Amino acid sequence: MAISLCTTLQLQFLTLNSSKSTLTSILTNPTTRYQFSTITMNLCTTKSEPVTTSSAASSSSMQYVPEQDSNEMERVSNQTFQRYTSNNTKRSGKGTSIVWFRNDLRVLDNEVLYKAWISSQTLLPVYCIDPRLFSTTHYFGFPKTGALRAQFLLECLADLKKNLMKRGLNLLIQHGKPEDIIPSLAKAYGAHTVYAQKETCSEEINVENSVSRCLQQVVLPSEESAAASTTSNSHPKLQFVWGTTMYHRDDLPFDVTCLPDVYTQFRKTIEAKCVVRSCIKLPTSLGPAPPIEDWGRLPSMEQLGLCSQNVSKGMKFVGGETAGLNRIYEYFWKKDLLKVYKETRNGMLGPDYSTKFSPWLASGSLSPRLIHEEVKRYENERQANSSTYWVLFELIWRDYFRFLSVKYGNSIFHIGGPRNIQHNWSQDKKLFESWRDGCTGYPLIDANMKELSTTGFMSNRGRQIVCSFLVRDMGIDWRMGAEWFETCLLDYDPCSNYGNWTYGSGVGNDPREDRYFSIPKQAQTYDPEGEYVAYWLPQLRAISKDKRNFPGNLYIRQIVPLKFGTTSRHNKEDKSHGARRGNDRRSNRRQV
Ligand SMILES: Cc1cc2nc3c(=O)[nH]c(=O)nc-3n(C[C@H](O)[C@H](O)[C@H](O)COP(=O)(O)OP(=O)(O)OC[C@H]3O[C@@H](n4cnc5c(N)ncnc54)[C@H](O)[C@@H]3O)c2cc1C
Ligand SMILES: Nc1ncnc2c1ncn2[C@@H]1O[C@H](COP(=O)(O)OP(=O)(O)OP(=O)(O)O)[C@@H](O)[C@H]1O
Repeated sequence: MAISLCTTLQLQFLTLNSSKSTLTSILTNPTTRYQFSTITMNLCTTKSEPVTTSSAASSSSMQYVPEQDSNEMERVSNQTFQRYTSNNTKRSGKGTSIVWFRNDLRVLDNEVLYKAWISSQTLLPVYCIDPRLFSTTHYFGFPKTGALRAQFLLECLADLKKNLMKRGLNLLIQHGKPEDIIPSLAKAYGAHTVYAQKETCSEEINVENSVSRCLQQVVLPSEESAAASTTSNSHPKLQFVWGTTMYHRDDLPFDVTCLPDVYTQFRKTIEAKCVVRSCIKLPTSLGPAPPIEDWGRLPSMEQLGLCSQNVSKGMKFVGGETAGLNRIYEYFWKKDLLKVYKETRNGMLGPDYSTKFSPWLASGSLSPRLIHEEVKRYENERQANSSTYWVLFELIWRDYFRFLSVKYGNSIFHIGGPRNIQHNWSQDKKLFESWRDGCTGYPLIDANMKELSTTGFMSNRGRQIVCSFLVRDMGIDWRMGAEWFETCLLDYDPCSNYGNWTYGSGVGNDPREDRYFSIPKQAQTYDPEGEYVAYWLPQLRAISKDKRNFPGNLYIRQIVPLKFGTTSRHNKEDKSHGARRGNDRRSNRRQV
């Protein structure tokens, strides 16, 4: 028996007291003045009795990722810390430096932390809870950070604090804008340098510029200036460190502004000409920290203006470096799944068809170089095959989108994308909301969208399918989809998110990529027994397996017809356009 459960999500949305055409013009022209109002929307999810099938993925109602208990998590993380720690490093600096933590919420292989430690005698680690992270998205006014990602972030911060304390430091948690907080801390503690990870998108760069400007107002006493070994200026320095990618930006064989526009060209060039750097190894003890009485507290969800959201179904990702390291251990070593990654990676149900590293990578709780080193260790100790390579292949996609954001700047967020493609997009609110809420009448779309709002995660396969459906079958402005993903995804990263959306919408930098995902074909290939859709839409479980993705009148009405083909699984066109597993992203066929 299925019980309907309505979770309410408070969304900032545009005032809808205007006619549809006014709304459309407001939305297309961000410079038009508009008012925000808070409306409450119901996202209807369905809570089922525990599902009883033989499939491990669907046999319990909620699965932790990683699944280890806290004792085992501690053991595994201590072991990994030992492996990536070195006590040979000598500290040579003077005075105090600050680590301004951003999307690098980890201790291991953190070059920012390393540089700050080595250049000082005392180190102050700080994280600023920036209210702008909890405002609204740029064009459509959705919450900038949804409740699930906010919860994940708080878990990351609690874990970072714990891991820093184990090493003789702590994490100062401050509420406010970095440009207000960092300079006043630099002044109060006489810090000669502030170290931070370099970001590449304009929102983050604007913050960097503001912090830099405000640090210029701080005058250091002469002692600290000497520690900074500066002769001319007596202001604290702001030192950025590159740290988000597997391949270091400085090692690219071309200037990033000349990045190849075709992924394969990029990948082949860097594979031939670059080497992934080894992880930075820090010593076990990083103290002392300055004497601070009140290290601050993590805010509650309510203080962030959000309602807590429990994950009752699907995957519950545990935030923090400890959990991220445990996921590597679980996926590579304990379950030995790395050797089959390439065959399973297009799955949709359960934790084990893919690595699930992305939420930790996006928050910086895991370093891609550490994953690289663990892949190499696995290849040495167990086996090397196309699957072990394929995880690195995917991480190169991640690097690629990061470097593209440097090359193309704000155009990755603009409607025409990097190529400035003109297209007549619709912003039909009813269609968009049916997609967002998982009520389109297409089980594969609805199941994926429900997974996203319930857990903050969706498989790569699902993301490509729902993106194609929104932009190609519904004709909706791709930025609405991208901003909704920005709200919901635990692994939200501006470069990967907007990069993939521009790709999927045909406005990306690679003109060869313009693909239509046929829903019947995708359902037949990736959910042939309807297990995935029946998990998220339990009312379909009563239907025979072959009809779950094609339920006809037994399910809600389809909100739009498909652009190509019918919903019949026996459709000829679908049969002739089979998707290749594994490397189909490289193909430029129009239908998959
Ligand atoms: C429309 C759309 C939006 C997306 N938005 C994001 C996003 O905001 N953040 C994000 O991290 N990924 C995004 N992706 C990429 C991809 O879907 C996720 O990285 C992947 O599903 C995460 O699951 P995993 O860690 O199990 O991946 P795996 O299959 O195990 O891959 C390993 C790692 O490779 C990287 N990777 C894999 N595929 C891609 C890709 N297409 N682009 C960039 N990196 C990739 C990720 O870091 C991932 O953790 C998006 C894809 C699409 C189609
Ligand atoms: N980290 C980020 N996450 C989401 N969106 C971002 C991020 N950084 C930048 N953006 C987007 O970048 C865009 C900047 O838009 P804005 O109108 O301020 O500048 P612009 O006029 O596009 O700048 P320019 O004309 O110089 O390219 C917005 O769409 C904003 O949402």
